[in-house]
Amino acid sequence: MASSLAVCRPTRVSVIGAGNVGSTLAQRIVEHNLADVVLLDIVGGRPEGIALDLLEARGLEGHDRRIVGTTEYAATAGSDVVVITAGLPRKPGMSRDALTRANAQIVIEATRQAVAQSPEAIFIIVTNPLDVMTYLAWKVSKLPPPRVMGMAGILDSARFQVFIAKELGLSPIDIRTMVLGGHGDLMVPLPRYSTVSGIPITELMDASTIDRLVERTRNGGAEIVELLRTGGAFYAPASSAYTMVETILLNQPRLLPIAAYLQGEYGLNDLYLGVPARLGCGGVESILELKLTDEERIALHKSAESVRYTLEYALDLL
Ligand SMILES: NC(=O)c1ccc[n+]([C@@H]2O[C@H](COP(=O)([O-])OP(=O)(O)OC[C@H]3O[C@@H](n4cnc5c(N)ncnc54)[C@H](O)[C@@H]3O)[C@@H](O)[C@H]2O)c1
Ligand SMILES: O=C(O)C[C@H](O)C(=O)O
Repeated sequence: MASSLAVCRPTRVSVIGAGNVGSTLAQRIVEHNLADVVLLDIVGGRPEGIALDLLEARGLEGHDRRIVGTTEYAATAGSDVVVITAGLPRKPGMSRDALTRANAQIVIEATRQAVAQSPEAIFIIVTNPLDVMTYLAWKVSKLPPPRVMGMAGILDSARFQVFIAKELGLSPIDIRTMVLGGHGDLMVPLPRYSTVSGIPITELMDASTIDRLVERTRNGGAEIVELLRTGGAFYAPASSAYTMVETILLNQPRLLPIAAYLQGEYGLNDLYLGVPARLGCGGVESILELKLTDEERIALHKSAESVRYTLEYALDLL
């Protein structure tokens, strides 16, 4: 059949780090037919093998997306979105902050190399400690703040959503939750802004039940690290990062909790922290300042202080 061939530039997402989160995210992106993926890792053979495996499922899954596995940043050139998942996961008993020294070097190097190849890309950071790594990536990339953000609030909110659903014996579909603050033990789940079909959960559960679910949410990552013994959660984190990539590429846009750069919002400055933001094709298009009670504001500032403490340590390493 004769055809005149048009040259189309497919949408491209580069995923740096072909570990559990990175490879699951790559799978989500291609199997939703969202974009072509370049999967990069420092360990040769791993990204190539995963890419080939995913390609071999292409006919069965019925998608048309290409996936390339590589150790070379040149292959990531011209990406629309870059997601950084490279770095160590924590072990049982460890805090995320204990990963700072090792992961700072990895994230800084990955960001430098990726931004050189894709200066127009939007960057999503996944590596822990999340808020600190996102700040480092922003600093090193020299990109405007709206184009660098971190993934955590969507995951923490998704956990809170499912714990509420289980408690009430309902599907999570009608449940909407909001978790602010740093991605650590001091994160701030907001029951007042968490609803079932528009009804705040504070009207559906007593205070001690809510406190128990809030505590489980704060401990959600550690609960899985303890169960797995090696590595951490990756299915829900990959789904959360996928949600951000999809929102950006489809320019939906959506109001989602993400780690965004604060410049006075919530009384905080020069810090990446989890807040509700409008996410679209321009990246972080605006930050929503929720009305908080004194107690919620104090909790958010405590969480911010803890992020700033680790950030100062990380900046000293630069
Ligand atoms: N933000 C969140 O909510 C969230 C959720 C889950 C995991 N995480 C974090 O994401 C990171 C990855 O988690 P995982 O479970 O995928 O870990 P993993 O060990 O399965 O994968 C990490 C991958 O990074 C690669 N890597 C290491 N150094 C690299 C470098 N310099 N360049 C390129 N690749 C490199 C490793 O070879 C490995 O394949 C961890 O820091 C983890 O704590 C964050
Ligand atoms: O808990 C971890 O170390 C991984 C991740 O941050 C999570 O919340 O699952």
